[in-house]
Amino acid sequence: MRTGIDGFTLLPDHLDRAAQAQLLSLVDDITAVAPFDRYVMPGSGRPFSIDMTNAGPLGWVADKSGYRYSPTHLKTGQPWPPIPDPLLSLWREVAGYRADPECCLVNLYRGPAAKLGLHRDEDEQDPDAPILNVSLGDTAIFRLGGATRKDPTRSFTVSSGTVMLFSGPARHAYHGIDRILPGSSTLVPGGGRVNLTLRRVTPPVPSPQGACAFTQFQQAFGSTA
Ligand SMILES: O=C(O)CCC(=O)C(=O)O
Ligand SMILES: [Fe+2]
Repeated sequence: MRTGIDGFTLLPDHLDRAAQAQLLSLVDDITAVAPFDRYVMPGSGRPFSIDMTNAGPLGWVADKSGYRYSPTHLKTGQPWPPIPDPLLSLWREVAGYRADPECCLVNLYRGPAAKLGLHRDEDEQDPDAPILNVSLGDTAIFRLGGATRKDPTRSFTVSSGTVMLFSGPARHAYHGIDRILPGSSTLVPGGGRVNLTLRRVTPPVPSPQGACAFTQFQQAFGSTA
């Protein structure tokens, strides 16, 4: 699909119904350990209109003091559960990046007021890693813009099983969810949309090849610097 921004890949129906149901049941496993939370926005303290939780070594959190990554759930204080294997496999298949994601943010959109305002994902220290986005359940109206808030945006629907990859310039583009279309899918019991967003947070350590080259350099030149 043409969106006016490079690095964006839209894969509608990438996951069949069985794969969608499997991911949803893995989300249940995640929320059994790390229950959904309703974060508030830094500064204003206004609550988001969606519920969030995480899997992985680092989870994205928000409270009055700011947006950040945390190794533990804000309410339980416990580490997040690991990112399920099928999601790591999907990342390895689609993302084409040299390191695995460290965060799987789980967003639950339920009801007519659920939305996510136009924003950029900018709390990650690794600006090069792509972002992988999975849609489950009700169809959403996704809005994608450009590098600045003033750039033109366009909206399109993302239905259950859609996978999106944001790399290159699209990785840093403004985006958001205008609304969901309640009742458009039967996947999520009680209705709603579950979004999984896979992100690398920290820059990966040098590849074994790079480390090896450095070791060879040290051996050749006797440097310990
Ligand atoms: O729900 C979506 O598809 C987008 C989620 C998102 O942009 C985010 O969590 O940063
Ligand atoms: Fe985002």
